[in-house]
Amino acid sequence: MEHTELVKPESLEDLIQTLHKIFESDRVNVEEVQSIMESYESKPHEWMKYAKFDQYRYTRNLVNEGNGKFNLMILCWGEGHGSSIHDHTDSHCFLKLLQGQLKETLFDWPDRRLQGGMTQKSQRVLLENQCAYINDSIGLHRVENVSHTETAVSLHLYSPPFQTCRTFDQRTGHHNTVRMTFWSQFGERTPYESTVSQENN
Ligand SMILES: N[C@@H](CS(=O)O)C(=O)O
Ligand SMILES: [Fe+2]
Repeated sequence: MEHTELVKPESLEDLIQTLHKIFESDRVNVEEVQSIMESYESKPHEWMKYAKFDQYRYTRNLVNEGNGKFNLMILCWGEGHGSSIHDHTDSHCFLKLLQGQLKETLFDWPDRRLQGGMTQKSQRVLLENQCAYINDSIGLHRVENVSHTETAVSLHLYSPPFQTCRTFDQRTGHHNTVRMTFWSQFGERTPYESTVSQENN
């Protein structure tokens, strides 16, 4: 497998360039992407223009479309904001903390035959600059900013890009397919009509 030389990105721009190079190859090396994302040291002035918050839910802000190979986005979590339990539509999901902390709770896929609630598998707190990874074979997760006083900002890479995911009811294990939308794209607020059905948060 081809390997891009691993050098610490000096800026978010630099990280984006390196990611473009890595994803030119048809096979994704998960460890390589994870470690390059982790080695970027978050500097707020580099990502500030993408960090747009909503009072009620976490927001998804598109940063880069990765030549069609990946979507890179910044998620902004107000105090107490969290996601539903959800899958990642057969994509790779990398999640790096740019600011604050997030709690990630992992779940197994519900067993259709058992018609019961979903029990959590594990839980961890992600700290600033850490990069986590999940895909559908690892399981499902819920992500929350449990702080009542601090916001959180995270950088997500999804490959291949996807527009819908499945959300799960913890009590019954039943799922719904929901569209995922962007609160802003390339630093500009998305026009109102295209954001009405944001339902994962
Ligand atoms: N996968 C979620 C965010 S997460 O942190 O679980 C999303 O893209 O909206
Ligand atoms: Fe997720």
